[in-house]
Amino acid sequence: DYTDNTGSRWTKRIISYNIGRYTSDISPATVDRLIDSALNVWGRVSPLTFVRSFSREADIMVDFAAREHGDSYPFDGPLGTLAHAFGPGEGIGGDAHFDDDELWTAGSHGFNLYLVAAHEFGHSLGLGHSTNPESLMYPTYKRQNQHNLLSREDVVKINILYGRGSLS
Ligand SMILES: CC(C)C[C@H](CC(=O)NO)C(=O)N[C@H]1Cc2cn(c3ccccc23)CCCCCCNC1=O
Ligand SMILES: [Zn+2]
Repeated sequence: DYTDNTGSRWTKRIISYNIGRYTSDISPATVDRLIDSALNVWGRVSPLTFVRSFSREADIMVDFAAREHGDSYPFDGPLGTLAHAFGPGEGIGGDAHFDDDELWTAGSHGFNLYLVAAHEFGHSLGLGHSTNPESLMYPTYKRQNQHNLLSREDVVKINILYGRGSLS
């Protein structure tokens, strides 16, 4: 789920991100790598570039948290909702939260952080959910190959918001 700041988009091409609280399931270095890779799923098909910032004022704040965690959308414990993100905007806009009551993984045991983060960052950039099960923005988790996550629909939608990238 996500708050649908309908029609919102970033009005800049360089988007900053920061990682606040980590999960204990995966090493911080691996979390950093997976988050960077998940952002670049979108960076490759748009003019956007993502830069790591160590400020709390970064556009996209990434946090792992459980249950009540300071926004109006408390997580629900193991399973259920895995993560949520907010559409572009100041403050909590763009932020992505991952439920730390889930088992997060870089592989296939548990929920794959790269796949979930790529979905959440779609919201952080202004995309809503898709009814097409092939789309990365489909609202239920599906283990899929880590190459070529984006459906044609996902690429069209991000290009409507930001124009095309070197690979789209
Ligand atoms: C797309 C994903 C990365 C993020 C979405 C949330 C989202 O859209 N974030 O932006 C998510 O977590 N979807 C649930 C949807 C869901 C599936 N079930 C549920 C049972 C209860 C509550 C929710 C669910 C059935 C049981 C499986 C539960 C574990 C997997 N959960 C899901 O797939
Ligand atoms: Zn979603």
